[in-house]
Parts: sequence; C-alpha cells; structure tokens
Amino acid sequence: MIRARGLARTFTSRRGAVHAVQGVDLDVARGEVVGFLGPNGAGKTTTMRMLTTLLAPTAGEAQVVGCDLRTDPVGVRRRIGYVPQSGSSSPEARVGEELVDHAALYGIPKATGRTRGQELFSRLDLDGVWERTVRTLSGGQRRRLDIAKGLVHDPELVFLDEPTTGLDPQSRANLWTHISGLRDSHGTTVFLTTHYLDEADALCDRILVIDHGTIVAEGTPDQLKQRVSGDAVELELDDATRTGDALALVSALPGATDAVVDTSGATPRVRVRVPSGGRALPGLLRQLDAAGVALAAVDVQRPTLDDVFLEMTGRSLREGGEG
Ligand SMILES: Nc1ncnc2c1ncn2[C@@H]1O[C@H](COP(=O)(O)OP(=O)(O)OP(=O)(O)O)[C@@H](O)[C@H]1O
Repeated sequence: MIRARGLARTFTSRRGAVHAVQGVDLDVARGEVVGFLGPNGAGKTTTMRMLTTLLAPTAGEAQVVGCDLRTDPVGVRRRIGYVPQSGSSSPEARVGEELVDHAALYGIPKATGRTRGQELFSRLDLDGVWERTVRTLSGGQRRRLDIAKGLVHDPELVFLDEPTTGLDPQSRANLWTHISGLRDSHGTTVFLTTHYLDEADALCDRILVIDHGTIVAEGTPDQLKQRVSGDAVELELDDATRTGDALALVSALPGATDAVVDTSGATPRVRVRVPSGGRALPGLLRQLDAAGVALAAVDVQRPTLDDVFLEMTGRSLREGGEG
C-alpha cells in the first residue's frame, strides 16, 4: 500500500536548513496497522504530510495505493483518507452536515453521503449525534467524527496523525477498539503516528521508530522488545543455601546474560536475562526440580517499548513527547 524510497524533506528558514526527514524507506502491506513512533520533532508529521501529498519531498519517491506521489498526486488523494492532528470540523457546524459536505468534496452525492455517514456513525458509536452541533460533542466523539470524515469515501488506506492525543484514558481505549475494527471488519490499512508507546503496543502490527529524520528501528512490538535485551526471569528460592546451584543453572541457559544473586530482600532471588523467558522456563523448571532446588515464586518480565526507545535513541519517549 505504501512503498517509499529515500524520502527526504529539507526546510529552509532564516536560521538555516532543517533536515526534517533524511531518506526514509518504508513499506506498508495491505491490511496492516503500522505505527510511526518518535519524539517531538523527529519527522513524523513531515513524513505523513509527504505521503498524503500535502508537502512535496525534496528527494526520494513513493507509491501510495499504487499511485506515484510525484506524477499522480490526485490519484493518491482519491484513494487515501487523512485525519490530521488538529481536527478539521468547525465547532458551529451540524455534525451530519459536516460529514455530508466533506463527502461532497469527493464527488459523493448528498443522499449517498447521508447513508454512508449514518453507517459510519453506527460503526464508530456516534449514533444520535447527527443533528447536534460539533461544539457539543465530547473530545472522543469529535475525534471519531474526524475519523468518520477520513473514511467517508471508503479509502483503502487511512493516515491518522496522533489520533488519541488529548483524550482521556477511557476515550483512548475506546478509539483503539474502533481503529482495530477498521482493519478487522473492512480490511482498511492504517498508518498512524503516535507518542504513546502503549498505543503502539496495543494497536500496531508493526512499528517504525523515527528519530532525527531517519528510521532507527522497525519490527513488530514483540520483535522490537526482543531486540533490547530479552526477558528478565526472576526465581525466588525457598532455601538460601541453594542460590549457587540456581545461579549455575540459569547461567547455562542459551543466550543468558546478567545472571545475579540478590540476597538483599527477605527471600533469596536469582535473576537472569534470556532471549525468551517463555521458552527458557519449562526446561529451567525441570532442571531445578531435578536438582532439588525448591522455588517460592517465578516471575518473567518482558521489556517495554520504552526500553526499546531508550536503547535506540538514547532518550526516553516520555521525555520527548507529551505522553
Ligand atoms: N514548515 C517548516 N519550516 C521549518 N522547519 C519545519 C517546518 N515543519 C517542520 N519543521 C521542522 O522539522 C522537524 C520535524 O518536524 P515534524 O513536525 O515532522 O516532527 P514530528 O515528529 O511530527 O513532531 P511532533 O511529534 O511534535 O508533531 C522539526 O525540527 C520541525 O521544527
């Protein structure tokens, strides 16, 4: 659905050149939900604005839904939906009219716009707001209206720029359900930018991490987490005299690193990092049992996307963003 090669954009201002995006390659397949993650100023919006034809690239090329960005921008625009960061609905407009007028921009007749709008409203849990003014909608409802506008011409690919910024946790979770539903029930491909790691983790099949205008990491949320340092496995032992035996066994696990004994708490603990806690654990438990090392508890902790981000970019996404 998207194939970009060497996409770049440099802005020239009085203070000099800003290399906002510096040669981005990316591929998005049909039906994927792809998250574009990065701190403030990383180049997310600039990339999205290029892919949606709103900004001309200084270098590089891209095909979006089969149309070339440079030679057929109108073809691209017809086939995509774009939901910008700050919604585009005017506060005094009637909700239903806003949608029908937006559909008209795509040449959709009023009657069809109304039917399609009402279908979308029921899919997005907006029943009953058709006659209201935009101003009276909650933040979450307004965001869903923006999304309905982005979908009214039935695009195969929709771009969402920070879809949940500014929403309360419940509205965010609710919107995630709707975004996943787009793909699950309609096969819509979704490309979204976000500051929120939990959002990318919950929603995206694949994540691209951008920093200083270049893509610094790419993969499924699980793959990215595995690239960091593996899972942390912690064994809590019944008997402090057996920590040496437990340490020897965990140290011998394939790919084991950072094996340590911690006797600072009430119960002795042995910790280790392994590529996959789930895979290592069954064999380890058998070996501990065979060696007669009794356990009080076992804990496996997976790294978070924030750990990934820190490792890739040297800074926490939370510091860089608002989320
Ligand atoms: N029109 C412009 N003129 C000059 N510099 C710009 C312009 N638009 C963006 N930039 C700069 O390009 C860089 C990338 O900006 P961009 O908005 O793409 O980042 P972003 O990752 O979307 O950030 P945010 O999360 O804050 O939206 C920033 O340094 C920004 O200041």
